[in-house]
Amino acid sequence: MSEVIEAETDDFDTLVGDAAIEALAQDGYVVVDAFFNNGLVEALADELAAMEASGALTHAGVGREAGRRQAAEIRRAAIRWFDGGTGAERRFLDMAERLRIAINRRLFLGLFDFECNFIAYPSGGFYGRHLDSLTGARNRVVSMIVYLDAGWQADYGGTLRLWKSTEADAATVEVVPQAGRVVLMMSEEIPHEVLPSHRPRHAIAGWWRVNASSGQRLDTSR
Ligand SMILES: O=C(O)CCC(=O)C(=O)O
Ligand SMILES: [Fe+2]
Repeated sequence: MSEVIEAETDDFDTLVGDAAIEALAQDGYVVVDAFFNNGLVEALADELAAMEASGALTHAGVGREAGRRQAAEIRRAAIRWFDGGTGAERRFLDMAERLRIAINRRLFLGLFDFECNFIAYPSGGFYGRHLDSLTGARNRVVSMIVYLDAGWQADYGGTLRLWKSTEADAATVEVVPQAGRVVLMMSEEIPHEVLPSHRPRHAIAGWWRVNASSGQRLDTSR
């Protein structure tokens, strides 16, 4: 993987933030290291570890509402939605809000809100190829994944593989899920999968959405 952008600050008004958003617009995805400072990444990792220990995670389903199922053949992971109940979560949500404004300012996407969850994959966990934007609603527009495992090695598995487009012959990119690494991608354009992980693997995945509510249909979160 060659095109990792290095950042040293969590200030999105820097050139790094601009370069990342530019690359997102150009390529449909971008990988950025150290977008968030280490202290925040560690605090979020500790919170997720505590949730796992106390049984606060639930089995992840796939899809939403009527179509929702716990498809063990597609995804093996447990999640918890953010509720903004801790300082670290609020700080992360605050950063996501600043990023939303920065993306809208440059790309005019009309991103409206943000939802995100902690994800814990067990050893043997995976997530098959998918697009994040859910069928039937143009709601998720930009996806963000943040990795939480310090010292992750490529041979632990759990690689994120993404396809550069939805074309059948699209090239792939493989991302090692190292702590602090951030992937931004266009939710409707970049199929991706998590290859089987040989160790417990931890991440946050979030989505900026447009408000797809219209007429009688209320667009509720998840
Ligand atoms: O854990 C990852 O690397 C990807 C997670 C993902 O694709 C998702 O939650 O939609
Ligand atoms: Fe995804």
